[in-house]
Amino acid sequence: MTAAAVGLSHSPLIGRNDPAPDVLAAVEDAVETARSFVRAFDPDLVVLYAPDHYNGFFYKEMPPFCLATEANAVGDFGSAAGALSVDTDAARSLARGVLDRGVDLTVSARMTVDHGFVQPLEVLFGGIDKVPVVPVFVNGVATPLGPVSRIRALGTAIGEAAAVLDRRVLFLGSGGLSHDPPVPVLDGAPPRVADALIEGHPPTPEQRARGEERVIQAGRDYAAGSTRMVPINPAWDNLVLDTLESGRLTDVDAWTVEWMGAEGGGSAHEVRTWIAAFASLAATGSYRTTSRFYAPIPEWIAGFAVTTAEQEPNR
Ligand SMILES: O=C(O)CCC(=O)/C=C/C=C(\O)C(=O)O
Ligand SMILES: [Fe+2]
Repeated sequence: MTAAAVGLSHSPLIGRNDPAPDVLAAVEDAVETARSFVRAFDPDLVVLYAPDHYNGFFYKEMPPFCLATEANAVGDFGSAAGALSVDTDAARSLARGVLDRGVDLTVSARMTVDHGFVQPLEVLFGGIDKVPVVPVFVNGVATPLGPVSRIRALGTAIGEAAAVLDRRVLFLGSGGLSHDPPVPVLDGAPPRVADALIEGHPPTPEQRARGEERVIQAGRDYAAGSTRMVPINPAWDNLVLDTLESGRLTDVDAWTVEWMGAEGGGSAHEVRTWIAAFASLAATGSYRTTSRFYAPIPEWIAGFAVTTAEQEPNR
């Protein structure tokens, strides 16, 4: 089995509230580097770790993580809607392998996913049906959140289970780094919002458009400096990237939910997807980072990063 990893931030504001052309060009360069890396690696299976933003998972049942044997995208923020090309046999095999290794995995036979899953597939592969994928939801938004050590355990178990497949597997993490976008919070929510977060009523097109406009306006306000959102934290973001690059993944076991939220904002927990992806790669042997890009981009409300990593040649 051959393995590689990519971490890629996502933002619903890409293309809607873009930064200055030089920043945009630097991001495009970094993304092109990641695309070339993926093309050269030529994966025949992508294990995609991504969060949800109350489009697929709700408080009626909110697992810490969940693997899909089938998945459909809702098409939020202009992202593609429809079926992802899930490799159901590989998904079932990984699910069995994870459960055999003592990690209590939830499995969905029809997962609903949003831009968190779709953006990286569109950016790196040009669509949601271009490559066999195993989608793995990692809760990075809905508190309470469990210990980060369990996300590392999940990533490790999936990596070990994938290692017995005769495949070229790309572990892909979607989200982060520090950012505090306006995602609804259950605690203190008015009854109508709380009910939507618990039950998951699909929004009408008008409701969805209003929610998306609220996020776009928040991006404009954030870039203009008029907001109470937690600032992007380049020092913390680089600590996260340094930790992943160094391979000292056990360090993350000491990262508390409170510390991550205080340093990186309410959606900083999306870095759990990166931790899972790198733990999976680490489970197949030692690795090295081949590219790393970082920029704080207030227009996208994102500490925005792209990283690629491959197995060491002499493992
Ligand atoms: O209706 C809403 O409020 C939707 C909010 C939402 O989906 C925001 C998403 C933000 C990100 O995905 C991000 O910055 O990571
Ligand atoms: Fe997100």
